[in-house]
Amino acid sequence: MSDSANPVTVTPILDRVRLPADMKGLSDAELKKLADELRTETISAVSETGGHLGAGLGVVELTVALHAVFDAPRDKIIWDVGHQCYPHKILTGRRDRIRTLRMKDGLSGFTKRSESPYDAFGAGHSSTSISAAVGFTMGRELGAQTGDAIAVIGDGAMSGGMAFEAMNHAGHLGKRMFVVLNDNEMSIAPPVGALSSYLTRLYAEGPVQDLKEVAKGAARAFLPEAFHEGARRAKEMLKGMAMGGTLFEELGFTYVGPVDGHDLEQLLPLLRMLKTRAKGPVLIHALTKKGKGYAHAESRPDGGHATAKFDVATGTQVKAISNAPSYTKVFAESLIKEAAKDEKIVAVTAAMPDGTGLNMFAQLHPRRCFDVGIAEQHAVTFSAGLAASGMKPFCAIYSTFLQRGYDQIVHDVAIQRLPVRFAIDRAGLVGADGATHAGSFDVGFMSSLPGMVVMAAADEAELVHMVATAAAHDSGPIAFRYPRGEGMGVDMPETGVPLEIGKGRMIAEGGRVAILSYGTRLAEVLKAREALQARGLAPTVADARFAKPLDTDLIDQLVANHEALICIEEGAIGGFGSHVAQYLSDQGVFDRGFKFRSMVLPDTFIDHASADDMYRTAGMDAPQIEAKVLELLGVAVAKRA
Ligand SMILES: Cc1ncc(C[n+]2csc(CCOP(=O)(O)OP(=O)(O)O)c2C)c(N)n1
Ligand SMILES: CC(=O)[C@@H](O)[C@H](O)COP(=O)(O)O
Ligand SMILES: [Mg+2]
Repeated sequence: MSDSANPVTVTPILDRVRLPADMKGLSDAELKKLADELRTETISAVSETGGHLGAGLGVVELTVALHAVFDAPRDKIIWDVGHQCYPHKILTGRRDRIRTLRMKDGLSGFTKRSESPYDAFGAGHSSTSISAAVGFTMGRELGAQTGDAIAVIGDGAMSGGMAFEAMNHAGHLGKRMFVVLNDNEMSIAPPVGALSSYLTRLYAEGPVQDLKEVAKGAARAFLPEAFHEGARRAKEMLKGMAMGGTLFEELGFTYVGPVDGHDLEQLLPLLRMLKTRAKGPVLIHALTKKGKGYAHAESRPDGGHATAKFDVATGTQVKAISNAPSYTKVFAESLIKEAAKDEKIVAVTAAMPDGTGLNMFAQLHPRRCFDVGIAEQHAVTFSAGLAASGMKPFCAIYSTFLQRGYDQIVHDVAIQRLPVRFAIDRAGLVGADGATHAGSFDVGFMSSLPGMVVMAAADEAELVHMVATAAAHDSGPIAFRYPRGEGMGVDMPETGVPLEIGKGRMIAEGGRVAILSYGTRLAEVLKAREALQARGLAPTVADARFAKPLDTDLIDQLVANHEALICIEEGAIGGFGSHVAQYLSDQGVFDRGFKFRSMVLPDTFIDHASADDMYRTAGMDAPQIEAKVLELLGVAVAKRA
């Protein structure tokens, strides 16, 4: 018995749970307490690391329920996008490292197979979880020693076409698997609308069949007027289901819900029952709230989707101050100026209005801005259709997410030579989001396409001119890339002036070596030049501006006047430097022993860290650029510490 002199200390349940197996003996009441402790720990951890907060808070109860009822890692719990996986990581042996989230050598901010056997499938890009779950399911059917596959997918991710491809296939196969639709009425963009929850209480106690019958015969459920087309389509489909609907059932799923995704008294019996009784594919529609349980997240329009480090008590974020505008802001403001001059300019985003800056454009031109949902393939071909109709579409998609729409770029844009303008944000290494979000390949995959004009801004002033160049370019597709984060603080032009297509620019004359930079590595190149200048070895520096068409006059000039040429770009092999090498080899330049180096990202996926750290790892910071020049000059280079 406790007394005031000897208060009984109650050990938090979370301290007794290192792995899901430790949850099996807990009572439902203890599981509820565990969920509360897990939420507190998630908030505390993210306050120290920054990262994705709202999504994880929205699935605390779901995470506890899934790990209490199913048997990971034999059962495969697959988190779509993976940004909501922090509670999952805490419960699967990584609580001790959760405060290294998204830091160099720390935990990934997404699920990652190499990090834990409990991370059944890697993520970062949206809408992949159901496909992976079907894969695991059929592996099991063919003898793999795995149990159930449970895909946890958000309502935003459900607007991705892959999700429907996967459900179509799953229903056809008819094998037992689970999809938990985590419906918090949010993508990243705030939606408009309200969701009835009266169905939730009605269904909670009934067995699945009754749930289904009630779903069939029950009255209607409001579903949110989603902010974007894709989610609206997914919501319409759900509405059909709640009305005793057809689409999920036509796809071969048993639809269960909506259930309260925060109520363990509903979730636990429901999941236990489904685990016991489900025969084929089952979709559980769970209603949750993004940012649940933390007022400073819940109250934000985006539900606290992403955050810097913050003070838990006040929710105040600790943000780095920069006097230079972000590239995203410069793009958006430049596009707004161009759109004011030309009403044919329209803008397209795939569920990233804030991330691309098109939220600013939409405020001024709501009818000329389209958010298609997490549907990059559709975004590209939709843009192609707009271009074919005579509009001037700016399709603004992060480099990494544009990978999702590559066949559409080739087949629907390039072959038809339609004047779609691709604004490729987050080009190059992006830092804490790591390898899944790196914009490493767009130079390669865009510049290999006939007729595609491919540009990279060296700084924010150049970006202004490239937006103007793209606006003026109507004879075919054109792309321009720029990195995540703030600009260099250079003087900004009043207005953008279209660049001459295929023309680069000299930056500084120098000695025996020339460096032809493409994109924002130019800043590091100039730092290296400064260090070399002190030794009387300053190289010539030029900014290529275009990877396609190449400025062959500039390249010829650099080759003629130097004994060596270095190309550098924030991208993988196969991009700008490869095109220059191809040109030089075709011209026979190498036949006479001319020295050439192309500095590109190494042939590996670089783990998350700060972008600067990642470029250091990639061998592309100023000291390593300096070393490359010295190597070509035959000057002994002191090994880096
Ligand atoms: C292919 C792709 N496009 C865009 C994104 C950017 N993105 C990350 S999370 C997110 C919204 C996801 O919404 P939802 O699935 O509902 O999850 P929630 O954050 O609401 O839990 C988006 C658009 C992505 N990760 N992958
Ligand atoms: C989870 C996800 O894919 C997005 O939230 C992404 O992390 C956004 O990246 P930025 O922070 O560069 O906008
Ligand atoms: Mg959502």
